[in-house]
Amino acid sequence: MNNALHHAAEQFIQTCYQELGKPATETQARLKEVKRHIDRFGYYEHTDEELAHGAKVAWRNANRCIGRLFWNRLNVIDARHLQKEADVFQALLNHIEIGTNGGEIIPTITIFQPEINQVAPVRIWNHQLIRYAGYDTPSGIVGDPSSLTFTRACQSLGWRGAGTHFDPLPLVVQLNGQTPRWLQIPRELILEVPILHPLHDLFGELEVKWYAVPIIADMRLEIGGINYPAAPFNGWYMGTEIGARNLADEARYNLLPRIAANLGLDTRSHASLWKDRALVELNIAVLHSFKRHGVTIVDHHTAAQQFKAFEKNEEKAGRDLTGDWTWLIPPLSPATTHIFHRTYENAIVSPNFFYQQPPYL
Ligand code: HEM
Ligand SMILES: N/C(=N/c1cccc(CO[C@@H]2CCNC2)c1)c1cccs1
Repeated sequence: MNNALHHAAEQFIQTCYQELGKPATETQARLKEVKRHIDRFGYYEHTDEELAHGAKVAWRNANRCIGRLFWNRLNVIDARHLQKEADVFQALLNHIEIGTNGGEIIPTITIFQPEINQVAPVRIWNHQLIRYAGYDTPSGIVGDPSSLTFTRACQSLGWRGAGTHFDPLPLVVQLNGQTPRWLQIPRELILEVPILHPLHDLFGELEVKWYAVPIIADMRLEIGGINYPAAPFNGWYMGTEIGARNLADEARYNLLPRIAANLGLDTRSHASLWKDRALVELNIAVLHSFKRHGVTIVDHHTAAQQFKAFEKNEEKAGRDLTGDWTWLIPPLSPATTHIFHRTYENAIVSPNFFYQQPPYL
């Protein structure tokens, strides 16, 4: 165990200090200190600088992320010293406020204390800090079907939702494997965007909206062999995530048939491409609505161009680019982007973000 940690730590410190332009004497001194600490305690602590750079590099190494051009501008909040539930909740509310920034979204990560000897001191049960509940009712599913299991977990902890299609779920935090606690996010902290098409009525009497800021809360951040099981991070949305998946998938909000009907499309034959027409109009509505409400969003063409710039920067920096083509191509018109027409090596490089077992399953 310690040998693997020694090696991972050494790799990280070498790369980190070289990228930060530190003199070899400082790197050697730090390596010695880290080795000694691991030998004595079985782990080591990152400096503020190592933590911040490590988090940025984890983003840079996220193979499935099309938004990596801005990796070096990540806002890193160090919350490793927080021990009490109330402080952890406060830090999460603080993250929502800082990341939202009134709509001018600031990519931010809040890093809570690391796992020590396989014990996770802080676990966040949410997939995203802000997400809508899903309910199984006699007349079908209400809300987001993706949230069914987590919503049930929240209800078993005593939470009750209003029962609408768009009920923000509570924050659920678990300290040192104890009973998890939940907290409803104050409504004024949740920025939402009503989705409307600039020209057509797509939804009839159904009022459709989506939350402004995606904040992934259930991935593990690994830096130099140290694991951070609670490190929520946000960026801004790419429009297709909302328009081509969250509101479009049959297993999500499944709005394409309703849109096609409202547009008077012929849904009797696939060949009318009614699904494709409904999809394009829905994605136009998403981009238009976010822009109209001054909330940062990127269309998939611009995002692909930004990713191309990222590819060039990595080439210039002499780093091998890694990526997961299957996720990098957008779900709408993928072949209209350069990404579709080239390949990427899907090698896993550390620091990085990883899936972890949901604590409530
Ligand atoms: C700044 C704007 C950003 C945009 C537009 C963006 C866009 C995306 C998109 C579209 C995906 C695929 C998601 C899906 O298909 O469900 C993705 C994946 C991912 N992004 Fe980014 N991203 C951004 C910022 C960030 C930041 C700040 C981080 C972390 C610090 C990050 C880490 C990741 C990771 C780890 C994945 C893979 C998630 C998984 O495997 O489930 N991204 N990103
Ligand atoms: N735009 C984004 N999109 C995502 C980034 C990472 C993950 C996800 C959601 O992934 C889910 C799990 C598998 N597909 C949906 C969405 C960001 C979220 C946080 C920072 S940027």
